[in-house]
Amino acid sequence: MRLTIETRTKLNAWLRVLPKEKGAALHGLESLFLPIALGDRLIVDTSLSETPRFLLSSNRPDLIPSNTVQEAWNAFVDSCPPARGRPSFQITVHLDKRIPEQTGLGAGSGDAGTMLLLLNQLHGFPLNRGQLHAIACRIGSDIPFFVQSGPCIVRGMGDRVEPLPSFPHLTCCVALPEFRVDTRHAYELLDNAMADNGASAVDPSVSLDIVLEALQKLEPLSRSGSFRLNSFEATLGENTASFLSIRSMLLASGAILAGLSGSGSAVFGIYAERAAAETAALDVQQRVSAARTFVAEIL
Ligand SMILES: C[C@](O)(CO)[C@H](O)COP(=O)(O)OP(=O)(O)OC[C@H]1O[C@@H](n2ccc(N)nc2=O)[C@H](O)[C@@H]1O
Ligand SMILES: Nc1ncnc2c1ncn2[C@@H]1O[C@H](COP(=O)(O)OP(=O)(O)OP(=O)(O)O)[C@@H](O)[C@H]1O
Repeated sequence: MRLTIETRTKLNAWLRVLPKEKGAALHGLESLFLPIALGDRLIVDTSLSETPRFLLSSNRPDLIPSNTVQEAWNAFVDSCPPARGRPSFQITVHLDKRIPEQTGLGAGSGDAGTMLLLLNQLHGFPLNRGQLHAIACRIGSDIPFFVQSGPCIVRGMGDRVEPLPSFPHLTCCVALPEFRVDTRHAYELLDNAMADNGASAVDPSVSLDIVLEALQKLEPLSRSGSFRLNSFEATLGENTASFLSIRSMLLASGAILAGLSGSGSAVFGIYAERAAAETAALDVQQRVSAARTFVAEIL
């Protein structure tokens, strides 16, 4: 049996990074995560087999070592070893990468979340929601969100995921500037900024409640762009000008919100109408030839 599945990515429509607690490996965060219909593709062939087998290939063989899709399989068989009465499969997965990494869209995390959900479905749902959540937390901090559906507020180290009621229908324009961002380095820059200027120096300048209300009422937050939705926007350094210029184009096209996703480099605009998102994508593409743009529905 062959299945072709589109994975999802996410936007951090609002993101506050907290100072790292003493001895902690990761930073705590508070964020509004929105799933978007933009991602990679998993082409999955399954056949019944005496013993479980998993084989991964990709159009990006450089990403095969430590791949999140392989980690999803490893974690699944670890938590759910073969059992009498449950079918076992040989599963061959081709990961067709379409979304570049180091863009803050969490494509690698989305691939893993989709793989986990599919493995559970193929095996007759042996894991309940709580068990899937626990496995997702072990693989990576954005992955618990990807085993949920719809918008969520995510707290802690990605492990506290609170689903929200859906917003009215929304479409986004995602622009990928020429630069890419190494997530570890971006967190280090935030540490330095917090140490120099205080923990709140990099906080978003608007509250999460205001962002939620703007999306609910479809009312643009501001046309001027004098706001910060994401802590990482404060430490973009030499890439700040490129970010601000793309964001101002997205706002000028009528975005309800526009900002940086994750640690960057993706810049998003969120629109009530798909036509406005498409106009924004064209505008960015014409004016910033090095940028790539995508238009996608928010799920
Ligand atoms: C920026 C976000 O996309 C917001 O959703 C995520 O926090 C990124 O999380 P992620 O994809 O799990 O990040 P990874 O690429 O696995 O992490 C790279 C490095 O970033 C740092 N890191 C990551 C997540 C976190 N909550 N605190 C951190 O300090 C750690 O040094 C980690 O080794
Ligand atoms: N399936 C995968 N797809 C992409 N990258 C993967 C995958 N598995 C592991 N990786 C590793 O994870 C890193 C982060 O990839 P991802 O696509 O999630 O980027 P990102 O959106 O910038 O993530 P983040 O949200 O961490 O900033 C890559 O640099 C790569 O080394």
